[in-house]
Amino acid sequence: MRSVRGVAMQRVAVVLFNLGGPDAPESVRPFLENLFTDPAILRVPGFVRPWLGRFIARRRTRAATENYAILGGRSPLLELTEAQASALEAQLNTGGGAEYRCFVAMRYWHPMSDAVARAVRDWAPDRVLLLPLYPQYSTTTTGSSVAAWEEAAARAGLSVPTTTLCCYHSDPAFAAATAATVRAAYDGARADLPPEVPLRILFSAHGLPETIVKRGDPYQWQVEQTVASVVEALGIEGLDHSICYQSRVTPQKWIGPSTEAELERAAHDKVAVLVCPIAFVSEHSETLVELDVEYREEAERLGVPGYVRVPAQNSDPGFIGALHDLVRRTEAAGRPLCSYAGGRQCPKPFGDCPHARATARIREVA
Ligand SMILES: C=CC1=C(C)c2cc3[nH]c(cc4nc(cc5[nH]c(cc1n2)c(C)c5CCC(=O)O)C(CCC(=O)O)=C4C)c(C)c3C=C
Ligand SMILES: [Fe+2]
Ligand SMILES: [Fe+2]
Repeated sequence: MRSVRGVAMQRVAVVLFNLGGPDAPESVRPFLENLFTDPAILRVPGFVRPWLGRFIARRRTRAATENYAILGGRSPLLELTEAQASALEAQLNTGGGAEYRCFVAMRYWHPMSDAVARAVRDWAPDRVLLLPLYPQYSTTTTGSSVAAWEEAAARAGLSVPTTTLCCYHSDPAFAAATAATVRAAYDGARADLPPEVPLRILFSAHGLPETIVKRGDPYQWQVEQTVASVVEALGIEGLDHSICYQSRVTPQKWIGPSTEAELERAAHDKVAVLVCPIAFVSEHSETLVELDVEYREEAERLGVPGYVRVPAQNSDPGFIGALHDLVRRTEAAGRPLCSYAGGRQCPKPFGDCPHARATARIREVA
């Protein structure tokens, strides 16, 4: 605790989680190895995982390197996340009451949890708030990051009270900020299209293997809640919209419909599409390459009469404002805010909530 003009100021470390991405072409393979050897991603017995994970990573390296080459050989995710962290930190520190510092911890590429936990320990906060940049909880994203953080914090000897904000899929401020960016893109697309061409919004979320959802992962349900909240905030009468899932990376059955299938349906129905990434809050390869290059080309090939993409939130002031409110409300409540159980708050402390239990199951198979 610090004293400012004789007033005690608590120090709060806010740790923003994201997935991370390679910072150079030679980082692509080790980044993919980190990803595919994570027990939250590759759910096979521990003794085969290192071998199988490295095998899958090796097979994917070429295609992923080609994608990152389009972005200059690296992912922009770290810079964009650091910009989000700076904007949030500035806003949190205008409110008084406590001194906030935002840290960024990536799951599969640097800066990773061990280094960040040591930096947080050295700053000597009174408490820590874990803030995933995943609005919807999945065992593969938030669950995996929280598990990695807890282990890293223990190794770093960081033992201060820690609160985890497990999800904010239908938080009203988050939905309103998302709806505002969708509305601007929708109005722009509508103005550019001939009036007789209908427009459909495709809310495109990252996919998941179906088995993960069947084992209790709340992600798909939470994606549906986000879309319902955003559509309500948009308030466009008779809005044509659907949910679809992109970025399938393994041969298993993934949840659907796929974004490709929805493009085929749009071509068949002769409607233009406004594609809105709904589970990513930053631009990265899956928006800038998959949505902007691959699916756009596919839409043209199929004869979809128009293709426009809604930008990801990045440091949009409405989005940063929503994160700021979430942090402040979580601090005031002293427990995680989440609407997993249909309410506005997690019914139980994080250690007991359904998300934490799902995370514990990942550890069982690790
Ligand atoms: C089984 C594999 C994967 C699952 C499950 C998965 C879930 C998942 N991922 C995100 C968000 C991101 N994924 C990113 C990259 C990425 N993801 C996978 C695999 C799975 N993701 C791979 C192999 C990669 C690397 C890129 C590639 O090879 O295509 C990224 C960052 C990419 C960047 O450019 O920095 C994000 C962000 C979510 C939200 C999610 C499930 C809910
Ligand atoms: Fe992914
Ligand atoms: Fe929860």
